[in-house]
Amino acid sequence: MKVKICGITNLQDALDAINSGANALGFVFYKKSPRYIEAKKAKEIIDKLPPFIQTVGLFVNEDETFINEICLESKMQLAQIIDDNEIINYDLLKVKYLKVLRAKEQKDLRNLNKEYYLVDAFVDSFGGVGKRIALEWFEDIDCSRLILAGGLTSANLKEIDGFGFYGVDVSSGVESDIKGKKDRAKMIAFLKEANEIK
Ligand SMILES: O=C(O)c1ccccc1NCC(=O)[C@H](O)[C@H](O)COP(=O)(O)O
Repeated sequence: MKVKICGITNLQDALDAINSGANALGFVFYKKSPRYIEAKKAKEIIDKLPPFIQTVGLFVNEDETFINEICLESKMQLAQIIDDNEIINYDLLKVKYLKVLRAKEQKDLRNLNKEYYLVDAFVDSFGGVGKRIALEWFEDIDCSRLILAGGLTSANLKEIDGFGFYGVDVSSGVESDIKGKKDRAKMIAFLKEANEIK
């Protein structure tokens, strides 16, 4: 199962995440987030990363021009997109993308099609607050193209075993007491659990 650690704000956390076994690193380009990072700083981190790690920029209700500019400037490989108002013309994006479905209730999962999606719990602040989605909602769903997010920790990750999720995304569950600063031991514990899951 693939693991993305979201909310990277500094090089040390990025390297610790990679050394723990993470496949992807998330950078939050949403100014109101405590994990917000400027494109220039994200680029400085990305320039120092080893190969074979995917970099993911998170965008909240931005347009194609903004997403293209920030991804180009920061060298982001994938745009993770919250587009509540459905304003984006995806044909105009110059970067590969992953749509976020913020699920409020089980019926929201009916909107999934054959694309890959990151499915996160609906919260007013858009993400990174540790709110979980009820796992029963996924019982009759093909999860092989879904990346599950929301409230995952090394202590509860076992619960998703058997669902067949493509991957998971975690932010606050591997953070220190300071928002935006990751905890190395929590990342190691999370990846150890993730490696056991099917
Ligand atoms: O992390 C943030 O601060 C954030 C802010 C605004 C929109 C999304 C945000 N995070 C998105 C993510 O992909 C998180 O990893 C996801 O919501 C899971 O977070 P957590 O429940 O803390 O593991």
